[in-house]
Amino acid sequence: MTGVVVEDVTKSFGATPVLRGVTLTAPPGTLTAVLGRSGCGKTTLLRIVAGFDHPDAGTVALHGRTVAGPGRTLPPERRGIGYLTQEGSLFPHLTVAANVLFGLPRRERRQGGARVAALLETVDLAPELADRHPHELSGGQQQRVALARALAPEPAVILLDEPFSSLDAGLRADTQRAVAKALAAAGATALLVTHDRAEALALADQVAVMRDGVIAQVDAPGAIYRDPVDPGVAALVGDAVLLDGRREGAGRVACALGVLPLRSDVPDAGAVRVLVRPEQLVVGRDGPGVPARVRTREFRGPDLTVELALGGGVGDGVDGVDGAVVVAARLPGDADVVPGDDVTVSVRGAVTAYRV
Ligand SMILES: Nc1ncnc2c1ncn2[C@@H]1O[C@H](COP(=O)(O)OP(=O)(O)OP(=O)(O)O)[C@@H](O)[C@H]1O
Repeated sequence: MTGVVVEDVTKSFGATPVLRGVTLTAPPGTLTAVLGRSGCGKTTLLRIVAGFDHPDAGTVALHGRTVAGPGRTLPPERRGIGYLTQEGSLFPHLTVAANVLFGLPRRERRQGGARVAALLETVDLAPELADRHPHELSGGQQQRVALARALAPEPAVILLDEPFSSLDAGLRADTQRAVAKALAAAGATALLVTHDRAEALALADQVAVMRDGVIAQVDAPGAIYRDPVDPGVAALVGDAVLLDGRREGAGRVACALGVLPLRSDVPDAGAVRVLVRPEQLVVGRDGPGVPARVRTREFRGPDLTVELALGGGVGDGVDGVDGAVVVAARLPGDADVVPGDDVTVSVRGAVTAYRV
């Protein structure tokens, strides 16, 4: 098997287990985002793939070659990897060109001018930046230089540890696009560690959700958003409305939002947890669905988020919150609703239920 293959890797620091049996395959030439909350073990996994840390058990293979496993450890410099950190870690005293040149194998450095120019173009940096020093660049430009340097030796595998997290929102989107394009052009197998779900969903070919030192689910971005394996993964990959419910006949579930169709049926036994995405909620004045009262409104430009108190207490003169189930809905930015409005809420499309 080519690509990056991690099998049953465990790692503890002292008595604290950090990786509890991580298994993950990143197909060749694709970008896999490892998404998880802070402290779940993402960086540790990346460092083990790179060879900066060693697994207690399990194996790592890069393009068919075992680089870590029982009785076998290949040092980082012989693994054919590039590593890009949050800070990029450029040499401050070297120009952009010299920084990138440093990434080339020693024997190619003397004749490296054309290659440096090509690498800068790959990461979407203007040629005139070649003579600047890192402090004369924006954070996003610095990250692109660092990526150009990491790509210089043409690594088969590139490891990216939160490379965009220190960039402000405007720079981040541009830099993400440039990096994704450069990685695709390089054809490297990439592992991107991030806690930013929007970044993971936008950039990756597959998203691996990591939780408590294990991979909870690996899937294409659309699939993992639509069909998360459990409510925890659902909430990690997107905003989630999670409600208590029970099955109500074949393929249907009853909850505070009414009786709703299921994407796939659940066994007819006991309570379930119902997942609805905020964009599935349709808010009207006298439409179908259940009554609700608008509790809060948060304007975000193209859209806005409202908190709705469902059912109980609505219309009885109190503020509709006590004892009511509260859900968040996403509406178009020009939606004409304000706190205190009485509305109706229905659900567009089918929902997912999990047995509890
Ligand atoms: N060298 C080390 N010695 C002891 N504990 C460590 C070491 N490296 C990491 N840890 C611990 O292992 C856990 C996982 O750390 P890791 O950096 O892998 O998480 P992460 O998911 O990358 O988090 P973040 O997004 O905050 O970087 C943390 O509790 C951390 O404190």
